[in-house]
Amino acid sequence: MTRVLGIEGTAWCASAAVFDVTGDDVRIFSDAYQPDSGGIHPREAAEHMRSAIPAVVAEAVELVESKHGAPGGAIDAIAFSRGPGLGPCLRIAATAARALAGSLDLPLVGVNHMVAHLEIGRHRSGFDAPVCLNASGANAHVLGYHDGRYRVLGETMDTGIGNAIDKFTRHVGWTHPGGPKVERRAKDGEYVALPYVVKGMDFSFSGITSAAQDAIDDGTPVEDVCRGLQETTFAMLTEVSERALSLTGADELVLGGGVGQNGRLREMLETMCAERGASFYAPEPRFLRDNAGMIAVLGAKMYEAGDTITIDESRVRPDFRPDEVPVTWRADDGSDRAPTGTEPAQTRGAEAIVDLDRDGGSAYKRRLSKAYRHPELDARLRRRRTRSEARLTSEARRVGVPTPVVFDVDPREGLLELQFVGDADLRDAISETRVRRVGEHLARCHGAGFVHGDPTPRNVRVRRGEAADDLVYLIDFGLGYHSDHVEDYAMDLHVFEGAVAGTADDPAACIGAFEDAYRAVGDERVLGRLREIETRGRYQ
Ligand SMILES: C[C@@H](O)[C@H](NC(=O)OP(=O)(O)OC[C@H]1O[C@@H](n2cnc3c(N)ncnc32)[C@H](O)[C@@H]1O)C(=O)O
Ligand SMILES: Nc1ncnc2c1ncn2[C@@H]1O[C@H](COP(=O)(O)OP(=O)(O)OP(=O)(O)O)[C@@H](O)[C@H]1O
Ligand SMILES: [Fe+2]
Repeated sequence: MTRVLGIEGTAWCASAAVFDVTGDDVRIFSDAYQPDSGGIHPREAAEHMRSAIPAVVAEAVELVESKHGAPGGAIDAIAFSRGPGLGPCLRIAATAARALAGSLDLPLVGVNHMVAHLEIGRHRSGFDAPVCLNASGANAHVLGYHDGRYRVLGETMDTGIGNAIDKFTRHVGWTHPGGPKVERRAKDGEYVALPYVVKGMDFSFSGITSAAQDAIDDGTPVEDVCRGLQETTFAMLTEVSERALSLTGADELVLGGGVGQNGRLREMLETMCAERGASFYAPEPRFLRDNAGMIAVLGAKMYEAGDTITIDESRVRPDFRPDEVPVTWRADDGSDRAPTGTEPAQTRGAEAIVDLDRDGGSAYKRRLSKAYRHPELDARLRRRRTRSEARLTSEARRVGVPTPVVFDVDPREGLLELQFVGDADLRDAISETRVRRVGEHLARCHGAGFVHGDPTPRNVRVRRGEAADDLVYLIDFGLGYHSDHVEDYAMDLHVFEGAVAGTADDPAACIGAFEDAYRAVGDERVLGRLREIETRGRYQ
């Protein structure tokens, strides 16, 4: 019978909670910092933490005392958020956790705040191996579990989703937080188009925020811009979640983070999951926004797994990434998707249904209309992507990259008839030699001035044969485009490596081989830029 007291203080929310494993009972005490104007000021947030943390912790301790007697005997461990977050805030919460653990002589558990956002959904839903979308203020990423870690399958290349919305509302002159206000006003608005930026499973918000601000300055009604902002950014998050489900073969999705309180985002995710026969779960709002309940719940799982730390090891981690956490509390349940045996006659990706006529030598790809996104955005994306796919599939073949021949294309209907190629997806037949070919192929595309846009191991087909006949095809150029920017080329490599890291059994060797092959054919500067990209997407 475990009972854990959790403390949260990464930025704006000072919170303490008590979690009783028996009865699955979570009691949360929170005190939010509300800036008078502008966004979150780190110094003010820390001042708020200093006064609010002792008070919420005292409330949690009193609750335990009133129900169970002396807290030292009634609590098993003290869990706290180690990061990511604002350094000064994190240190105040950690100091309180250490002091309490010391005075009650209890073990300490250091929790990753982003993993807590995810685990609370897994815990409350009872799902086994979900993909998780974290949509919070400072972050936005999709995570999947593989080989003892939560892998970042895709993430924002600049700001978190909440920060992107809050930045827009500051421009309009609204007080923090902006998210709920945008949600309210969007209900009366007409959709306006804003830039839609998805690269593989990564995405970016900064261009959208600027375009939304420009639209306001140009006199577009604010409720219309709010609607466009929600329709665009949430469709992106829903799309990358669907890509992650498709890539990992998972059929469960959970939502985490403060922006998850938004009804439109939840509706889109629910619709997307229903369309592909997956299950969706969003915890109730008190577990979505920052709260110590999720820290206490994950803290209890970690404590029961023996995953505690000493005071000396308990320093805070402002840049703590979810994939740095060894997952000690999950049995390795073989929930990773097993490779499929024979290939079916019809397969479903994230965007399309593909009818495979092996004997006739054709693959019929139908880009589906997605009920979750606004019809105008939907039509635009399907048309544009079908057209790009036809054009770039052929262009790639002209520069020596094996791709299917395009037999027919109908952008309006989102239809393509392609040559049937390969006998397996790279995902199910990954090897260093084949990954090397992918590196060379991408270098050739980049040399010819275009990117693939979504080079995951599901978008590479393999024809297995003797070493010399082994052929590696690139397919699905729908997110590709012409560009002469090193940044865009490097993003292709980043997308491929992220997907390999999240799904392959020996990712390091594959990634090494991939980069060597790319270097041999392509431009060294692209690899330099890749290193730089890898340090982005961090909490700031
Ligand atoms: C590291 C940690 O400090 C950080 N916390 C954080 O971002 O707080 P969170 O509670 O998860 O999310 C707050 C964000 O959630 C947005 N938000 C709240 N209600 C919303 C709504 N109804 N629609 C859209 N956004 C909403 C707010 O505008 C704000 O940007 C994080 O989890 O990234
Ligand atoms: N020309 C082809 N030859 C053989 N198989 C194909 C071909 N095109 C598609 N497939 C199969 O269909 C699957 C889905 O195709 P594709 O990736 O084009 O669809 P999608 O919906 O865009 O997928 P995602 O967006 O998830 O990558 C591929 O992973 C592959 O197994
Ligand atoms: Fe959070």
